[in-house]
Amino acid sequence: MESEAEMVMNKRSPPSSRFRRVCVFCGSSSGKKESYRLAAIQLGHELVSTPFTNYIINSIITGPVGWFLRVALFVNLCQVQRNIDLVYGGGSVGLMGLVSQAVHDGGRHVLGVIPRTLMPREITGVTVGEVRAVSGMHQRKAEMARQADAFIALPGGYGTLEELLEVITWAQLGIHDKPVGLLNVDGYYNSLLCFIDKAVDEGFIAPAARHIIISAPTAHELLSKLEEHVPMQDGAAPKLSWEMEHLGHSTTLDISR
Ligand SMILES: C/C(=C\CNc1ncnc2c1ncn2[C@@H]1O[C@H](COP(=O)(O)O)[C@@H](O)[C@H]1O)CO
Repeated sequence: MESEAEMVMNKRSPPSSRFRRVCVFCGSSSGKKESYRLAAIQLGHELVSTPFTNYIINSIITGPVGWFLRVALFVNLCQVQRNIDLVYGGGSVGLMGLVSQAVHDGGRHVLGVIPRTLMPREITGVTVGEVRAVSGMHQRKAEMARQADAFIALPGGYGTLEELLEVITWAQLGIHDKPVGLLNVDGYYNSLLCFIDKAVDEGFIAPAARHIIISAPTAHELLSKLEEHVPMQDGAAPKLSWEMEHLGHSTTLDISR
């Protein structure tokens, strides 16, 4: 993690958000809809720039700007930047490439955490920013989680679902209390959310644990919700250190910061 002094040397301002670094899980493919690609880019912009800059971008994309653009530009001058850094799975494939490029272009630090076996460029593409090589998939997830103050999942496939469900499970167990956001672009995750509601109804997920997932349809709304989120204080989940015996060697998973 960069110190305040290193940030100044690298000409990066300290964050004005409560989050210094956010972990993004997303597809190694781009999906079929343009809206998924746009959402990845908008999330990148939202992490680095002011909410009002993104209102402007949204206005240009979705319709007339007029007086609103001028007011927004004025208010923009009075706003502070979010200045959030990114940690993600590394590489330039699919939505992973779009979100990392947007954050990198916006001048924030990008940390890609890649298992050595995935490092050949033909597998992951070229990673922008800093690359951290780790020995396997479990170490990658633990390192991404340790480096982040919050998690966001964009649309994706098995890998994204696995990463998302793991940090939700870790939150349920009290391994961390970092907010978990779901960017539900075009209702992509509606059926997953319905399934989770069913699991609550059927008694497999506690109603309180349902609230671990914070979802919103746009990056702007999601970041605002995550910023306001207050972690559960019910004392039900103790702080745990996790022994992962199945890694081949015993590794303590401590993702608290
Ligand atoms: C096998 C494919 C691409 C491999 N390239 C990847 N490079 C880096 N990280 C990856 C890759 N594939 C999966 N990941 C991790 O899982 C998440 C995305 O998986 P999904 O199944 O595409 O949702 C991502 O967050 C990475 O951490 C061709 O698919």
